[in-house]
Amino acid sequence: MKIAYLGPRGTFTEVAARGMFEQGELIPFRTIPTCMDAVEASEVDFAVVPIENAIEGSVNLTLDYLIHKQRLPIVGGITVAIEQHLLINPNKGTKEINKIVSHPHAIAQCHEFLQKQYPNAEWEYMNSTGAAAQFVKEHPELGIAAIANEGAAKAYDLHIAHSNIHDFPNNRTSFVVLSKNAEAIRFSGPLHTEDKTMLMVTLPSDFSGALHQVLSAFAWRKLNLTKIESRPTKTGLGNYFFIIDVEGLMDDVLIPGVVSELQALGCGVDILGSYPCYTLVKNEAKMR
Ligand SMILES: O=C(O)C(=O)C[C@]1(C(=O)O)C=C[C@@H](O)C=C1
Repeated sequence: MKIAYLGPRGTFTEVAARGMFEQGELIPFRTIPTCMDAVEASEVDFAVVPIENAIEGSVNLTLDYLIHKQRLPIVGGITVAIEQHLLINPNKGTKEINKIVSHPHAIAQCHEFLQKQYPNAEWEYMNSTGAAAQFVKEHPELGIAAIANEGAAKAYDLHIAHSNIHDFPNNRTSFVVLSKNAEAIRFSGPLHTEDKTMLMVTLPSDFSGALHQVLSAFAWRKLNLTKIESRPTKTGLGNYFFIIDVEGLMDDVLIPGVVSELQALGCGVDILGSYPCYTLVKNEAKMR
């Protein structure tokens, strides 16, 4: 079994992939789209990619590529605690730092810290936190620091100059597992927290109160929505569809009922996945 993940070594996506797949060969890819393309090309059986962060919101690249380019079923989800650290080459001091490199989400999660501690440092975005740590390792001559995790510090022999620099506690990111085969997979390692179905709903045009009716279809069935978000259809200004996460699986009688009702209203409905969700967050079970 082969599993693609957003690499290189030391990314949070690697942590998520290892948490789910105790066996199998994990293969790092440079970008989120190339992870998905590898599944489509049958180079790998699964891909693990980030989808949502508690501080920054959706990972739009994942959602958009999934919707517009590579419609692979989501077969599992995992939430991971995100602790960001500032990593430097051991031969450097913090006073020499004039540039911070990392994934855009990681930099955004640490804005306040960067503003206070390194107000004059330049930022450079990289494909992942792991790629940023690797870049710092490969350039000991530069005054640069990477925002990345403890695993990256170990993988690239970097020194943790500041730990836990994310601006809000309970920082966490959800990742999804994609496969060509839509059958949900059950994992035995991480803690199972919930089952979820992700729908993409396109409203009929010129239908006043359409969104209200869509939400009613869930509400009268007492189905709990855990997220609703609009994304551009990319067909013109003001054209959006809705991504809706609902608790429960498609094999429950209620969700197929909603789908039929929405279709009867003239909505387009696509099921992006119906799958179990897990957590690698410490004490998550107690917090729920
Ligand atoms: O760069 C990584 O380490 C990733 O796995 C990507 C990613 C993201 O896309 O949000 C995942 C978790 C963190 O929120 C920061 C970056």
